[in-house]
Amino acid sequence: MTRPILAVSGLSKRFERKLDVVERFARRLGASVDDSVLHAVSGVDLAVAEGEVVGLVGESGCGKSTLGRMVAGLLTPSDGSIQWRGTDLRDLPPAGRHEANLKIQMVFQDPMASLNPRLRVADIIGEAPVVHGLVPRREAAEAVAEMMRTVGLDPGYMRRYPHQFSGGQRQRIGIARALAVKPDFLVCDESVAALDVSIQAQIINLFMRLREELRLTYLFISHDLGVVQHISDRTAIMYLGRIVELAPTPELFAAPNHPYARALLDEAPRVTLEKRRFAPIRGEIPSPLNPPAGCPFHPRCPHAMPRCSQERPDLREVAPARWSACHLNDTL
Ligand SMILES: Nc1ncnc2c1ncn2[C@@H]1O[C@H](COP(=O)(O)OP(=O)(O)OP(=O)(O)O)[C@@H](O)[C@H]1O
Repeated sequence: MTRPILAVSGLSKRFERKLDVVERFARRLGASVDDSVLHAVSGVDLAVAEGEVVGLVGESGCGKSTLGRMVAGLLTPSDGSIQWRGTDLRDLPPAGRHEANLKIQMVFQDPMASLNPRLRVADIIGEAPVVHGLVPRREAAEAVAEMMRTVGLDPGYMRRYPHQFSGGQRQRIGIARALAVKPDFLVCDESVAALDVSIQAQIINLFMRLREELRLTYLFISHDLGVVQHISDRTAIMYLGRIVELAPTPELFAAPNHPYARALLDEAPRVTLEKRRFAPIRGEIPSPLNPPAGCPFHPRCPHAMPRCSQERPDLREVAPARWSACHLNDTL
């Protein structure tokens, strides 16, 4: 890969969990209460090339959104670094960090929840570029009109409010808002999940057109394996806060290496092709408050060996461009 546009290294996020009254009392009496630190993301390494689409999949709660929010500058990492175009964000002065953060924008799942219902579309799209000095206020209306055209909305509707649009149009407004500050990188967090299948296809096509026209790079978070398979150059599979497999999408879907990836993809054909969401895999996902020692997947893994419960496998290159975190690769 040429120098990546974005590279995260050892990225981790821990949330302090406040114990409730009963738990505090129980702990005072000597009862064991789950640790109060939640390990949402642990030691993630990921480099994304300019113009690439990396899909990020995994069961609910595995840390996808938390990783995406750290990348987009909405959450501060507990550990690890984020490099933007080769520079560690921590080494930049505040103005430089701010500029880099503007280059990475997020598109959320639920446009109704993420758009302020009291603002007109012109203000929703036009506010940030004016506030950040990218567009003079007197040119804001023309900039908004151009953004609306870019995402397939009629600029004649810029005085309307979000509730006056359909779900798909609202998502286009959300995309226009993200694009208004001229980003290079979009983190899409379940950005088509709330839409009907036919509208999903339109929005996915829009993302792909924008990728070409604006030379955008994407981290595309989704539950939907079909969507990820369709649009991603590479796919990363996350489990309990860690990336367990990362590979070119066609190769990963044809022959997953990690037992968790295999379990996810084996289940996929059983659900409807329209919504290829995950069916449950044998066993419970362990709590991120108390992640298992060794490989995080070993309690559910059909191939677990004694070593798997003791030693955490690193994510390593098991074939050209194919990365997997599984001790089984040492036994082949
Ligand atoms: N602000 C927060 N405070 C405490 N815990 C949090 C916070 N945000 C997320 N978590 C916890 O971190 C873990 C990872 O959550 P995250 O939302 O990143 O997962 P996800 O894979 O995106 O799940 P989903 O697909 O359901 O959105 C979960 O256990 C979640 O409850």
